[in-house]
Amino acid sequence: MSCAGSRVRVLSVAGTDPTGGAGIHADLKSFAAHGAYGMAVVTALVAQNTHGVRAVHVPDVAFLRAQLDAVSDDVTVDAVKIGMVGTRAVADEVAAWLAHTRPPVVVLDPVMVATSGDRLLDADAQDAVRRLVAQADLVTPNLPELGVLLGEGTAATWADAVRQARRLATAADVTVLLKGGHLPGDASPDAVVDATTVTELDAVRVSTTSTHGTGCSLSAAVAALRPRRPDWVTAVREAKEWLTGAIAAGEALGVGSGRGPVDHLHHAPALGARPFSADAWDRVADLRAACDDLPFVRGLADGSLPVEEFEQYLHQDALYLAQYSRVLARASQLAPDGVAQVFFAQGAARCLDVETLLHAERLARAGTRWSGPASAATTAYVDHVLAVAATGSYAEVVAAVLPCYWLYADIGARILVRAGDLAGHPYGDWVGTYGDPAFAAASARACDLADAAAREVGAATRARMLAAFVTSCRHEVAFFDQVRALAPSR
Ligand SMILES: Nc1ncnc2c1ncn2[C@@H]1O[C@H](COP(=O)(O)OP(=O)(O)O)[C@@H](O)[C@H]1O
Ligand SMILES: Cc1ncc(COP(=O)(O)OP(=O)(O)O)c(N)n1
Repeated sequence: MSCAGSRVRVLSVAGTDPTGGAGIHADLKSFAAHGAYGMAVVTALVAQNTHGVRAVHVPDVAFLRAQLDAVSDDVTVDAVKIGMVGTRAVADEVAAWLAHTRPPVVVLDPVMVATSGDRLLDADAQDAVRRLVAQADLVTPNLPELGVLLGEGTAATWADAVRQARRLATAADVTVLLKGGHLPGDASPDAVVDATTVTELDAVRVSTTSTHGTGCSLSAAVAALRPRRPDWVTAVREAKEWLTGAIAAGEALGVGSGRGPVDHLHHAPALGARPFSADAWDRVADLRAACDDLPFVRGLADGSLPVEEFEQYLHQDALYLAQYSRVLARASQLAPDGVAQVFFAQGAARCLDVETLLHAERLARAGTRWSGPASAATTAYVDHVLAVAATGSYAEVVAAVLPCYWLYADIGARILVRAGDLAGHPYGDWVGTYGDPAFAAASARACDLADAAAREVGAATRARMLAAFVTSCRHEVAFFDQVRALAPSR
């Protein structure tokens, strides 16, 4: 099989799902996820969502044929995937078009009943679908559909289902992709079955409600891959591995309150996804607002903060930075490239010299009063970042250290504006350091590195990055707010 264009051109002939989880919508996403050029001819308009089917409208078959011919009169179709046909008339019209224009790869998903239990095929159309099976190269029934195609009951065991698949493959001279999604148990096995061979593909059953449109998505992925793969087993294996990841990532999409769709683009999180930093910043909007209202922050800005409170804060901050520096060093150690490695190594050194100098100078002026241990708030923050450094991936460590750049740069810039002229300001040195454009640039660079790290990881790690970031932000606010409690001598 060959492909003359830069991408295989794959056609979906199927029904619609306005919520995008099944039918042509799922098919087009599956095609794109496998680098194919997708096309679609609509067989039926289906008013459905993640809870079920509300109504089905099947347009006149003459119009169906007009759509099919409009495609095949103009475009070379490298593969076609046929899904919901709905009625006998539609099935027969698709069969007539196939007899006239036979693409080199024909995959038939014999859609009959949605997992919600709603019928998607008229009862009198089953014979017409059986005739379509004979025209397909690959047919992809689930367990109940396989039984109907053979005129038998649904197989009770996987072994029975494999035997049924073999009977269908032999009788219709077709390869069968038998899908085990409806089986009970911890596995969701599939098998590629022809008249002589059975190749079983094991897959762990993902515990999720996001299985709407799995059959559509799988058959479309196989159709997109087959023109570029040597045999069905190779194409199915690859598609199945992709689908299992898509099912696992589905719930994170947050689409619908019933059985949600899979994430077809889970393997390409950068595609159209918001940068991590944008999500993270939105997530802590309340904490950022809370920071501005803290008496410590307001006192810093207008200079009214008692000096003892500021010195107590500096003392705790120096204790914190000594440990935070180690976490930056860990980010440097885990960094994927030299640029990130240098950035975090320099950040670690900067904590120990420039900022510690700023603190030491101040505290030296205040004598030895501030030599106590780390407070509860400081210890909690340090414990959090050290724990992420000890157990987390590079991406998680970068997310955990980011607030110490970003929140400081953000607050620093606003305090600078509120403070106005720093000459004579009691905390001008501190405000100047964190409101400095150079610090803002370092903070922006740390954001870029977090975004780059997030692009390389899956949904689960991205969720852990977000959790690490939010927790660090909470500790930042608690850190600022501890000062009043720490200065009882006032
Ligand atoms: N919870 C699950 N975890 C992993 N794979 C699943 C799960 N549910 C279904 N699958 C897989 O999704 C595909 C479609 O399965 P199935 O539900 O049997 O078909 P249909 O969607 O046509 O009813 C198969 O590859 C099946 O193994
Ligand atoms: C328009 C349309 N076609 C097919 C289905 C059935 O999809 P499937 O992949 O079998 O998964 P479920 O939706 O049944 O979980 C559909 N719902 N709509």
